[in-house]
Amino acid sequence: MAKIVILGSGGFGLSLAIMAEHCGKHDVTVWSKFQSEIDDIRSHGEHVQKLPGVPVSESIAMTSDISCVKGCDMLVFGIPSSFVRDVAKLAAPYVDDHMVIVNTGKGLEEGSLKTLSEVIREEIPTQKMVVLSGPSHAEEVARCVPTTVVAASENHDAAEYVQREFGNNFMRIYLNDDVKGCEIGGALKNIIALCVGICDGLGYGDNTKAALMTRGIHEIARLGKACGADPITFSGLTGIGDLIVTCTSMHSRNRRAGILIGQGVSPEEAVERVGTVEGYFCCKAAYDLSRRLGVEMPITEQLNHVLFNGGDVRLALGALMNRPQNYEEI
Ligand SMILES: NC(=O)C1=CN([C@@H]2O[C@H](COP(=O)(O)OP(=O)(O)OC[C@H]3O[C@@H](n4cnc5c(N)ncnc54)[C@H](O)[C@@H]3O)[C@@H](O)[C@H]2O)C=CC1
Ligand SMILES: O=C(CO)COP(=O)(O)O
Repeated sequence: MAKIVILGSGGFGLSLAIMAEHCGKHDVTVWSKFQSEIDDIRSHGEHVQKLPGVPVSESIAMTSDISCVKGCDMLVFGIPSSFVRDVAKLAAPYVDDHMVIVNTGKGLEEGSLKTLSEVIREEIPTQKMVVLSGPSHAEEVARCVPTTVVAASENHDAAEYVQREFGNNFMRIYLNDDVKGCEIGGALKNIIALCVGICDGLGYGDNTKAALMTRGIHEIARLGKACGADPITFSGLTGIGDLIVTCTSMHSRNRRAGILIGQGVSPEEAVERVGTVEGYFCCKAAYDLSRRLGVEMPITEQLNHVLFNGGDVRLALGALMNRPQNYEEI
């Protein structure tokens, strides 16, 4: 039996807790910064806003006391990117060397432009960092819909530990040692999902979406390569796999926010209405990173213009369509 602490009682943190509980072999505790969120979950028996209709068993312990981290075997971050550093700081005093630390958040830190596992490692120096990522909507993980993800780590034993302890009939976990590639793929696919949503909102068709997805993964891979990732990683579950699930599903908050923007709602209001829209924050960070590294990312550049400079969505698409015609770079 592993003692697992999950930081974050939002959709993904809870879905992992429910799934770990189904394995029947773990002692699972979920931490939230907000006691009111825990009280709501307990009084309704479910998280009404994030995972309606999915029961949260009383056997999953819930607390707002961060000292719950002490003595666990596996510490899982299920925290939106903007708050990861603060939560890592809170948890750090209770972490010891034997713990495996897992990041499931998808984003880049604004300003530093670091991946989230890099942010966590700055606050919690560890040799046992694992990134768990891939096509895995919380709404389906929590309902035991068969799902495949990747445990990525430079530490093979730590990745294998996560594979063994979290893997079950519904969750198949592959290993990968390209941590950078897996994290960049997971973070940047949200940018493309926002763009696909915008096309849906504008009433454009499947051709446009296929174009965005295909050219989108290429520009993500280009940035990843410049950061030292293996370009082949972007053909895998954390790259094209997660891009597909996010761009094609109405579970995706990035896609749903994009639809609102395409229908004429301002980006700020769309994010306000939908909730956690990681692509909104990641777009700015990815654009800054592309400029710092001199990597061409036309889709990200146009979305950045729409989100932060009041750019018009139709003109942004026009700018993409009217770029100089060229060979297909793959
Ligand atoms: N929902 C999904 O299907 C998946 C989400 N992820 C990633 O997991 C991360 C978390 O996403 P979700 O659980 O979906 O978010 P969510 O929107 O469902 O929940 C957000 C949670 O963050 C916590 N929170 C809010 N403000 C905070 C603060 N200042 N300090 C600490 N905690 C705070 C709250 O407990 C809140 O419930 C994101 O990076 C997301 O991209 C990854 C895979 C799938
Ligand atoms: O990352 C996800 C699925 O793998 C969830 O996507 P959204 O954050 O767009 O809901």
